[in-house]
Order: sequence, then structure tokens, then C-alpha cells
Amino acid sequence: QFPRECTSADVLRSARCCPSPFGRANDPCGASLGRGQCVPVQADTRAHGPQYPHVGQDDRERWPLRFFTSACRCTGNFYGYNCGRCKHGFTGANCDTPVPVVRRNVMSLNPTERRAFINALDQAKRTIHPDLVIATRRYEEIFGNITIFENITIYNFFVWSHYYSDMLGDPTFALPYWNFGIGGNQCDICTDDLMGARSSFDENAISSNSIFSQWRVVCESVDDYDTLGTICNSTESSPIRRNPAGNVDRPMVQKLPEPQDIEACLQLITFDTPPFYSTSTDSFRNTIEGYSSPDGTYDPVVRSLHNLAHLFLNGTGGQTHLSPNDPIFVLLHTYTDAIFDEWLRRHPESQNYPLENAPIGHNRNYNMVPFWPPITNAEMFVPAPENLGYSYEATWPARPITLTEIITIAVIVALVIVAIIFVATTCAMRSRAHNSESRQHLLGEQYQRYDDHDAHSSKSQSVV
Ligand SMILES: O=C(O)c1cc2cc(O)c(O)cc2[nH]1
Repeated sequence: QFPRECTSADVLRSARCCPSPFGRANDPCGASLGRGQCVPVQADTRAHGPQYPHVGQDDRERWPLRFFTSACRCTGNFYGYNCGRCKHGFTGANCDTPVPVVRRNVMSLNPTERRAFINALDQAKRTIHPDLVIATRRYEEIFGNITIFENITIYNFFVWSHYYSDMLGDPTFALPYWNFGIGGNQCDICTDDLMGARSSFDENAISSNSIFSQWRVVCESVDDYDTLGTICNSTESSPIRRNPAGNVDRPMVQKLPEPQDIEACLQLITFDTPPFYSTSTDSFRNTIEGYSSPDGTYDPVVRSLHNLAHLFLNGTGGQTHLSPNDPIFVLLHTYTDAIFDEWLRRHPESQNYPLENAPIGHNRNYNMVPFWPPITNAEMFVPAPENLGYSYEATWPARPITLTEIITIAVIVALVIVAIIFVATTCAMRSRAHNSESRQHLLGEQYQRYDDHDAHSSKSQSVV
């Protein structure tokens, strides 16, 4: 996707996408207000790995260099293609006021909140994106031709969620999540007050009582890319298909991930391992993605966690080129993101994931996200975010205590006991010596017994 302001012939020719946030002349990226600077884009220039067979053919390579060589780098918490917005989680004129945001389990929304959420999704499906457009042709055809950029609705747009809270007019709103780690073959959010129940007439369709039965999908014609050279455009075609747990040919995807699968993947220590691909083993990234068993072991036949949740939906939501059309996609990924967030909290030592070691696709230029997820399977992972003050409505299952922690606790307890014994012994010896010195005195009138204290309440009496 591209900022609409950067798709004129002049701007494309200049290869410089640095608009002013407030329409001021000669003020790229709001530089006069200290919001940002127009800088050369730095993309990873290393060769692709052997697992990538499309070298030179895809406009997303070294994104966005094929289109723009300069773009805005925003200062502090300013954000967006023109630095006109605040980073998510901040508000105010200087974008320095944190907004407390709570991630909520979608099942815990009350009826009013459910209606508001579903209506907002539907509004997003119908509203043209205010800032961004999509390219429907490849670069060679785009250059100098402004007609092949198209408007698209906010929902139909990959980063629509960024704009979502402003739609609601509530900066504290966080997208709720679907806890898909509940096992079993029931889609608990597939009810008409949430994501739509199953139609009574067609097991692959959504009930007509749900607004989502009226939604039509985009990007269905995946073959056109090969035959016509066109990229997905904004044309809507057929209804959403969904038949949770109904894939009779693939029993493995008839059940949702188990709670212990989530816990197992949270225990993996390393963010990613070579070859940084869907074949990686002991990789948190590949495990949460679902190409490994939940314990991290790569197995080509396994589908778990995020992938399993997709495949469980068995329809639009289970096909990579179509899945975002089913609004469950949003809730599935907010949960995947929450697991990632929890992993970051549990493994602070693993957070310095060096970008120089990152595979292609993990890039810093998230002011301009590729118009489709990167080709690697790193669908949603960006460098570790700053702590934006997110919290959870629900707590995660308690983490089992490790052997190292048990040993550490035992050593500390032993040391404390030794210290107590030492102090007690020392006190007893001193007290014995002291008692023999003052025995006469203790037996005299001035000795205050505790019951005396209550009776007389006289602090002036000497207490020995
Ligand atoms: O087959 C898979 O593992 C699979 C399907 C699917 C669909 C989708 O939209 C994804 O994002 C991932 C995914 N994996």
C-alpha cells in the first residue's frame, strides 16, 4: 500500500515519499515541528537465501526501494508515513501521553460492547481508507501511470487496525483477541453476536443473522497474478466461506490447539533459528507460526498454534491469499500477537534480536508496510516493540517453576535459616550474660510485665 499523496506521477518520479503532515509547503515529515526527517531508506541488501525462488521478480523485495528511495523517519513517538500521527499507545500534541490499553478476550465483551465491535468492523469494511491506496499492477507498469492505484476500504486493507481505534473515538480501545488455545472442535466465537454462526442451510456459509454473511471477499483471483500480471484489486466477489472443524480429509485440523500448546511454545528461549524459515526448529517464531510442534520440533506434517487456528476455520480463513477476508483473522492475530507479547515479557534476555542477523522481511521500514505480508513466513513479527503500556484482561496460565529456580530458592531459604540461627544464638548468649548482671533488678518493682502494661499503660516505667 502507498500513501495516496505519494502516488502522483511527480512524486513517483522523484522516488521521495515525504509528505507534510499538515499540508505545509516545504515541510517534509513535519520537520519544522521536530516530528521527523526525510531520509534515505535503508533496506537489507544481503542476498536472499536459497529458499527464496523469486529473486528479482517481486516488488516487495527490499521494500520500498523499488518505488521510493527516501521516506519519513519519525522522531520519538510520532508515527505514520508523514509523522502526522502518534505511535499506537500514545496521544497528545507531542504524542507523549501514554494511553493505558487492555487486551480483552472477545468472549468477555458484554452485549453492548459486542455490538460496538461488530459494527466497527462492518464500518471498516465499508469506509474508503482516508490516507492509503493500493497498487494493482507491478512496478514496470506503474511508473508514470497514476491510474493503476486504487482506493480500498479500511478493512480490506492490511493495516486497517492501526486506524481502528480512531474510528471508535476511543484511544484506549484495544482490539480484543480470540483465545484459540481451547482445544476441542467448537468455534466458541462463531455466534451471531460475534463472528457469525454457521448457516442452517449451508454448512460452509455464515448465518444470515450475522452482518458478516453480507461481506464479500477481495483478492479471490489469485491466478490472475500469473495469467494477467495483475495484483489483487479492490473488487469484491463471493461470500466468506467457513466450516470450522469440518475438514474431513484432514483430521489433524479438526481440533483447536490445546492450552498446554501455548504454554509449551512460550517456554522456547530462542526467537528464531537458521534457516529462519518454515523449517526452523527450536524457534519461537516458527512454533507460534505453527510449522513446528508446540515444543519447537520441526515436523513437516505438523500444523499447530497460529496455522492450526487458520486451518481449523476451513474456508476463506484457511487460505493464505484470502484469510484476512474472514474477520476472525483479526482476532486470531491479536491473540498470536498477545502470545508474542507474553513471550517478550518472559524472555527479556532474548529481546535483543539483532537486525543484522534478521532474515529479509524483518525490516525497519514499518512506516510503509508492504501491500501484502512479506513473502517469508514472518507474517507479523517486527522488532521487539517498546513497552506501550498494554495489559491483559486475563492472566496467562502460571508458568511451571524450573529446576534452576527451585535450586535458587532452596539456597536462599537455607541461607536465611542459617542467618536466623546465628542471630538467635548470639542474642541468647548476650541475654544470658545480661540476665546474670541484672537479675536483682529484674525481680524488683520496676520490672514491667505485659499485663501491667495494659493495666497502667505507663510508658514512663522502665522496661528492661
Ligand atoms: O497450511 C497452513 O499451514 C496454513 C494455512 C494458512 C492460512 C493463512 O492465512 C495463514 O496466515 C497461514 C496459514 N498456514
